[in-house]
Amino acid sequence: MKLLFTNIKELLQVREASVLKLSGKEMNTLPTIKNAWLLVEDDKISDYGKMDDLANISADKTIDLTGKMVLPSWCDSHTHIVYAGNREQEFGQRISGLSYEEIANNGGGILNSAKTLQNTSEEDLYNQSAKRLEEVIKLGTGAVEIKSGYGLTKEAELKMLRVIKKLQQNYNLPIKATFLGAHALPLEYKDKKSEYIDHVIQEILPAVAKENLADYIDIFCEQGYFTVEDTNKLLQAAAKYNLRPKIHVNQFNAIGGVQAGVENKALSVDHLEEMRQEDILALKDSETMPVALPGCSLFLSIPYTPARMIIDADLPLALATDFNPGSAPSGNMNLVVSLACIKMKMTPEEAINAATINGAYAMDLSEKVGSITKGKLANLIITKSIPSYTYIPYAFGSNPIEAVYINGKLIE
Ligand SMILES: N=CN[C@@H](CCC(=O)O)C(=O)O
Ligand SMILES: [Zn+2]
Repeated sequence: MKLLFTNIKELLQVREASVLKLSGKEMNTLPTIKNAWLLVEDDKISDYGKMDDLANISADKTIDLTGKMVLPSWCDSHTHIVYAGNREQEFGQRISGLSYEEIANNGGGILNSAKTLQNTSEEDLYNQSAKRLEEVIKLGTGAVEIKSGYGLTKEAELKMLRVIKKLQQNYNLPIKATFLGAHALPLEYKDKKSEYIDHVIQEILPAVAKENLADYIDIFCEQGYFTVEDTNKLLQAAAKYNLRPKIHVNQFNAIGGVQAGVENKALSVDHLEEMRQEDILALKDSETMPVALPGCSLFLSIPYTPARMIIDADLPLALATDFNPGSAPSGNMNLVVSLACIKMKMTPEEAINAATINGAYAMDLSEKVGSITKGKLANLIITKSIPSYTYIPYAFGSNPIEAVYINGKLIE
């Protein structure tokens, strides 16, 4: 099947030679072709160019995109899409003045979601999660990472990871799975944290590996959750199963999680709302992608990740949604790109690069998605008629998307 898009107002993120990631000043360049065509063959991008140079191509279908733009789908490298129920009650409590920490200490937070999930059947959990996945695909997400971490028992963690596996089987976008058994300390382990870490390492991790349910390992390295020592212990154990770290660090406090991530060869360190100079130094010359989650900052009214400090230090930066019931109940990458510009002072070029190719890197998918490159998956966003690509972050809250293609197929 050959699908030809013609008269594209601007084809964005065109990279003849694919890059793995972009850092520092490189992030401020977004290569584009104005008045372009794009050829998709089956599930892949096969060619593109300027309309003036369009030779006679015999396509099965030609679609005129006058006034509209095309870009690679968003790559959302940090989500918790698989969860049960919601936490609107806590939302109300926060509006009336309680903090995230106070709510968690009163039995809310992650433990609240874990209780709900433990009492939800695998089928029901799948149906709730599939609905959210379909929603974000329509919002332009074409590759996504999903974490466990609302199970916190062997049975419930495996249930979550099996649901992710079923999503991988039933939806044909790239989905990466992350095991986050060390997300919070279950009540049964109160005052017995090291026993819980040992349980995760000795009981749950081998079962996850045996069923081949995860690509990555995660831990919430934060005051009141898990220490740097716990983090090192878990990441070293997971390395024996070839699970590379993608970890939650520096959300509320900088306690050395970035350094632990880099030392354990993390693919990404995520959140980073609190950054010190030594965290920046630790990331220099590493293979670890810093990931910002501005939807969480918006929702919890906490600081935004200091993007300028990170990019101006010549580091890369990726953007993701953190879609979860407690701190970021939205999987809308368009909003994330807007927030990055409005609140983190990223340029539209930096934000689009961070939400495409750098997001792909944070899932080990740079060779498959994240740019308009021959041979990559035809996971594409077709915009509505818009005046410029800056309009995407500028018109925050508006949906800039007219159509979405996954593997060269229109999502209806
Ligand atoms: N910070 C840790 N985990 C999630 C929030 C979990 C929750 O509140 O349910 C996050 O990334 O923000
Ligand atoms: Zn998260």
